[in-house]
Amino acid sequence: MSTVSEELVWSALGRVIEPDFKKDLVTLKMIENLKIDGGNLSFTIVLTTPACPLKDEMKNACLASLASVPGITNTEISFTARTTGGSFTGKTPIPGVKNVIAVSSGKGGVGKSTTSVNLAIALSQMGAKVGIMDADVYGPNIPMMLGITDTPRQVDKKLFPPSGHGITVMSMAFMVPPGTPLIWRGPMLHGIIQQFCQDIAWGDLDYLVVDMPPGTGDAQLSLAQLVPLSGAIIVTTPQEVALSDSRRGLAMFQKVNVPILGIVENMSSFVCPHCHEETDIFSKGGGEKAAHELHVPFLGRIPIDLSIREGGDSGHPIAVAYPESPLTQSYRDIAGKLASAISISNAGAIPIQIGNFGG
Ligand SMILES: Nc1ncnc2c1ncn2[C@@H]1O[C@H](COP(=O)(O)OP(=O)(O)OP(=O)(O)O)[C@@H](O)[C@H]1O
Repeated sequence: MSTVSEELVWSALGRVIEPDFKKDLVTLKMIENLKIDGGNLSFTIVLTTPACPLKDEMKNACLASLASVPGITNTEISFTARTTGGSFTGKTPIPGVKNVIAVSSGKGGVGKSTTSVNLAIALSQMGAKVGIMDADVYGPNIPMMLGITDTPRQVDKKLFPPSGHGITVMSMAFMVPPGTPLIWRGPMLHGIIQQFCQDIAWGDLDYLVVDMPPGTGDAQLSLAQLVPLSGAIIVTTPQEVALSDSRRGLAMFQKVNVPILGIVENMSSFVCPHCHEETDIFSKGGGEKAAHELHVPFLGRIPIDLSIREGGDSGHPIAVAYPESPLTQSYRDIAGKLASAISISNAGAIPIQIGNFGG
């Protein structure tokens, strides 16, 4: 016979507030499989993303609230996730793909591909199923960064993309022989991106990261219109020009009604491996300043580090090569914030703010 009151357990859990959605776990229907056996209590918390960074916080809040219920001697809390999907208003969704995230930058060489790859790996390390669509027509280097030497296999009319380090990848690089200059005319690019969206057997993915071509011109705009995006992040370096680049990036996504999930500042500072002195080569704080001025979330900063560059060149990104390093932890922190921003955006609970500014 139960000695613990189920009613009191539910009411204790009903006082635990989910930090992102600002509602309690019971109202949000996040508690399942609640079992009471004598003094033993067990239940599952259903998350909106396997990459939720708030697991420990929620678990501790539940335990603290349940402390008021008499008779509980042991509490077992497990987690599961049912990733919510984007709404893709007015666009055909990509079969099997729940969320499509554009990674974009106002200009080239700021580390957009490096960020895409390491965030994809971080999301996958946190339990999500992830793919990358390498839509960077000017420099499609995601297969190289992930050490992928295979090419897609065709079965009937579908192309099955290869994967590297657990990430499924379809790339512009597979469409032309290596070394061929990529000259894409509008209709050709349009056709290939449509194929990337509809004829590729992506499988079931929680997140498909799209590495966009750098810049905010017509090609980028039509890509942003063509791919059914649930949100976009902007990668920038921290110097003053970053602000105007980010502003253009935001204006572009605003035009096509894609929510901005946040800004990542890459190449923030350099810590000398010999004397450990920190130098702000490209200044510091530009990304955060841009996020603040444009009223979008600041997702985090990644310093300049030799192991990040080496990881990209060798096909073993830092998140794979050094999973326990503080740099990988920084990518995981950003990935967690990104996953939360997507869940919030999907729920429409707190609309992601897009500032009102010119292009
Ligand atoms: N935080 C970092 N620390 C050290 N090197 C970095 C960092 N981020 C990127 N790099 C290096 O900078 C170079 C450019 O990075 P990457 O190719 O990711 O930029 P991109 O913005 O995608 O460029 P493109 O405009 O060609 O698409 C690469 O050699 C990469 O290894």
